[in-house]
Amino acid sequence: MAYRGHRYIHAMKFTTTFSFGIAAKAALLIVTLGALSAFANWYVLHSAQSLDHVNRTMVERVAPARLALAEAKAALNNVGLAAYKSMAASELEAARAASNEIANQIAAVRQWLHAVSDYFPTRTQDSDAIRDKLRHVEATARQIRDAIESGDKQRRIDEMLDLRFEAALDDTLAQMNRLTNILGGESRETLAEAQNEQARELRIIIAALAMGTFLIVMLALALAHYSVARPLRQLSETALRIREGSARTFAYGDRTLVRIDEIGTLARSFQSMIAKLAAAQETLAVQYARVDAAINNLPQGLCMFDADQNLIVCNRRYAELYELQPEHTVTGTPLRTILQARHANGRFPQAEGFSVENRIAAVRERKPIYTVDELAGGQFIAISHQPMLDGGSVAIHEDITERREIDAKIAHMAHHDALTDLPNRLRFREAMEIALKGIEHGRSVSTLCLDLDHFKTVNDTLGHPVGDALLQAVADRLRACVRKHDLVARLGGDEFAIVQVDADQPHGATILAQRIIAELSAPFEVLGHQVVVGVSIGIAMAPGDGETADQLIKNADMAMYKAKEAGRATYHFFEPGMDAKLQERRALEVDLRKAIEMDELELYYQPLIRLETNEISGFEALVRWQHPTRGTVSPADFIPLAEETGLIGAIGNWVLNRACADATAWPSHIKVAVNLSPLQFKNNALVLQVVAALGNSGLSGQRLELEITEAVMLHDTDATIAMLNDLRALGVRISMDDFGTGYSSLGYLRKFPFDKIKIDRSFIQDLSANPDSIAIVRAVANIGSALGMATTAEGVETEAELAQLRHEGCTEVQGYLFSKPRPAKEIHSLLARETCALQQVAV
Ligand SMILES: Nc1nc2c(ncn2[C@@H]2O[C@@H]3COP(=O)(O)O[C@H]4[C@@H](O)[C@H](n5cnc6c(=O)[nH]c(N)nc65)O[C@@H]4COP(=O)(O)O[C@H]3[C@H]2O)c(=O)[nH]1
Repeated sequence: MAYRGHRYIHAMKFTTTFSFGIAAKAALLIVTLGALSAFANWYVLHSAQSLDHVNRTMVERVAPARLALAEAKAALNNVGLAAYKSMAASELEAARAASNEIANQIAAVRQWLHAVSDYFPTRTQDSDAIRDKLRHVEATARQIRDAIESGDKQRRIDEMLDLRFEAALDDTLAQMNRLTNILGGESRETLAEAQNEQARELRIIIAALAMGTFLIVMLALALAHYSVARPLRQLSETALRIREGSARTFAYGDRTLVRIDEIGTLARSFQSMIAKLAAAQETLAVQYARVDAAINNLPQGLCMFDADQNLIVCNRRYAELYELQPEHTVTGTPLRTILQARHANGRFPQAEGFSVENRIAAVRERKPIYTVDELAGGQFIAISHQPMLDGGSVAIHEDITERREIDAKIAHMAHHDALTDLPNRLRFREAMEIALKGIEHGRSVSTLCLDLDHFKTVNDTLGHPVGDALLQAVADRLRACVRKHDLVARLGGDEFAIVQVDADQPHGATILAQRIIAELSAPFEVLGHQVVVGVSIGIAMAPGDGETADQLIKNADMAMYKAKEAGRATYHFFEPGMDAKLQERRALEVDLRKAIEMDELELYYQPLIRLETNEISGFEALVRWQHPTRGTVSPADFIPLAEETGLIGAIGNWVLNRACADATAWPSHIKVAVNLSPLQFKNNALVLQVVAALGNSGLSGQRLELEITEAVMLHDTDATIAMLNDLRALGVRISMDDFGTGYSSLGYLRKFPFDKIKIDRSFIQDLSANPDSIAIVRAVANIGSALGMATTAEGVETEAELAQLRHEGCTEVQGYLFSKPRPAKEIHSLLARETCALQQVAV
C-alpha cells in the first residue's frame, strides 16, 4: 500500500512538473511572438509618424523662410534704400537693423535649406542654388552695409543696390517659391511613397514574423518532438517491454537519462524501476527455481487445477504415482482427461463406487476431500483435496502403502508379544471384552491363566536364550491345543492365558487344561538342551467368577497360584476366597521389604556332626524372620518370594555378613555354612561381597562354607566355575547342597571339585521305606569318598537313619536328631552339651 501511494505521489509530481514546463514554454513563445508583433506595430507606426513629422516640418519651415525673405525684401524696399541713400544717422541705424534682420532671415532660410537637404536629398541641387543666391544676397547686403558704414562710396552703393540687390533678392525669392512648390508636391508624393514603403515593409515584417513564428513553432514542435515526444515514445516502448518482461535496461542512451527535466526524471525513474524489476525478476526466478525444485522433489504428488478443472501445475511425483504420460501433465489438461488416463492405465480405484464422474463431481462441490484410494497391487494413496479461493483446487497425493504396513506392524506389535508372536495382554483383554459381550446371548467364556513350572530355573540355569526358545516352543504347543476361535496370549514372562469361548463349561475348560498339561509336560528340545517343564493352570468362568475381563484374569491368576501350591503340573478352578491368599502374598512381599529395612531378620544355626569324631564340626546358618504379628516366618515361605522379587541379593549379603560375624565368636575349629541362592551368582560382586564379609568380621576363609545347589552349576558354567575357583582361593569351602533333587548330573562334580556333597533330606526320610534311597545314599557316599569329598546327610531324625548313614559311609550328618536350628546366642550352650549328647548317639 505504501509503495502504491509513493508511486501515485511520484506520478502526480511528474505530471505537475511536466505540465508546468510545457505551459511555461508555450507562454514564453506566445510572449515572444506578442513582443515581436508589438515591436512591428510600433515600428510601422513610428515610421509613419516620422514621415508625417518631416512633412509637417517642411511645410512649417518653408512658410516662415519665404515670409522672412519677403519681409527682408520689403524692409529693403521700404527702408533700406532710402536710408542708405540719405545716410541720415537715424536712418542708418534703421538700415543697420534692416541689414541684421536680413542676416537673421537668411540664417533661418539656411536652416530650412538644411532640413530640405535632410529630408529631400533629391532637392539638394535646388537647395545649393538657393544657398548660392543667399550668399550673393548676403554679399550684396554686406557691400551695402560696408558702403553705408564708410559713406564714401555713395554712388557705387546706389548703383549696387539698385542693380544687384533687388535682383538677387527677387531671384532668391523666386527660387524659394519654386522650391517650396516643388517641395509641397514632393512632400505628398514622398509621404505616399513612404507610406507605401512602410506598408510593404510592414507586410515583409509580418511575413517575416509569420515565417519566424512558423519556424519557431516548427522548431518548438521539433524540439518538443525531440525532447518530449520521442523520449515519451521511448518510455512508452520501454513500458511495453516491461509489461512483456523483456526490458532489462532503459535502452535509449545516456542523453535522456542525464536530462535534468521531467523527462530525465521519468527516464531515470524508469531505469531505476527496470533495475528494480530486473532484480525482483531475478529474485523471483531464483525463488521460482527453488519452489520448482521443492515441488518436484516433494515425496508427495501435488497438483493444482483452476476453476474450470484444468491443470495449472503438477509435480514429478504426481506423474509418477499415476504413471501419467507427459501430454497429461501439460498445463491446461482437464482433470477429466487425467482421471480417464489413470482409469485407462489402471491407476484409479477399481472398487465399487469409484468412478471418474464421481470424482469430478466431488471436486466440483468445492469442499475439502480427504480420501484413501486403493490402487491395484495393494497400493494406498491418501488424497487431501482443498478448494482454493479463486475457484480452483490443490491436492496432495501421498503413497501411504508403506506407512500403512508400518502402522499395521506397529499395531500388531502393540497387540502381540515380540518373542512368541502371540497376542499380548492388551489384545487378550480386548478379546475378552468382545467375548464377554456374547454372554448376554448365552455364550460361555472361560479364562485360563497358565504359568510354567520351573521356568525360572531353566532361565536362571540354562540362560535366557534357552528360556526364550522354550517360551516359543511352549507358544507353538499352546496354539496347537486350542480351537480356532479360542485365543492364546502371552501375558509376560512365563505366564500365558487362553480365552475359551462357546465351550460346554466347566467340561470344556477342564479338557483344555488337561490337554495343555499333557502337551507341556512332554520334554522340549531347545538349543541342544532337553528341558522338562510343567504348567500350572488357573481357570475362571464368566459370569460366575467375574463379569469383566480384569476380574476374570485376576481370578484365573489366583486359581493358578492355587494349582502351583497344589504341587504344580495341575489345574485349579477359581473359588471364592482365593483372593485373600493372593492379597496375603502381596502383603508378605511388602512386609519382607520392611523387614530388611527394620533389621527383623535373624540367623539360626543348626549343627553339623562329623561322624568320625561325633563332634560338631560346624553350623549351617538358616535365616529366620521374626515378624511382629506373623511370628517366625519360615525361609521356605519367604526365600522363593525374595528370589522372585529380587530381594534375595540384600538378604543373601546380610546373611553372609551376619554369619561370619557370629562365627568369629565360636571356637576356631567350628565352621559356618551359608546358603547361596543361584541368583546371587548372577551378581559379579559376589566374590567381593564374600571378601568383604570375611574382612569385616575377621573370620578366616577356611572357616566359611558356602552351600550352592545344582541350579547354580547349570547357568553359564564357565563363569560360575571361575567364581567358585575365586572363592576357593580365599580358602572358602564349597558344598553341593540338596544333591539328588535336581538334575543330579555327576558331570558337575567333575567340573568343579566340591568339598562336600549334601544329600537331600527327602532321601534320608525315605531310607527305611525305599531301598532306592539307600542305594542313592550309598552311591553318593562312594562318589564322595572316591573324589575326596565329604558327604553330609541332611534331615537326620532317627537313630536308625543315623546308623544306616554311618553304615553307608556318610562322613557328616545334620538333623533334628541332634538339634533343630537354634539362635546364635544358644550356640555356646549347644557346644557345651554336645559331648554327652553325641556320646549317646554315637554308639
Ligand atoms: N523336617 C526336618 N527338617 C530339617 C531337619 N534338619 C534340618 N531341617 C531343615 O532343613 C532345612 C535345611 O536347609 P536347606 O536344605 O538348605 O534348605 C533351606 C534353604 O534352602 C533355604 N534357606 C534357609 N536359610 C537360607 C539362607 O540364609 N539363604 C538361602 N539362600 N536359603 C536359605 O530355606 C530352606 C529351608 O530352610 P529351613 O526352613 O531352615 O529348613 C532347614 C532346616 O531347618 C530335620 O531333621 N527334619
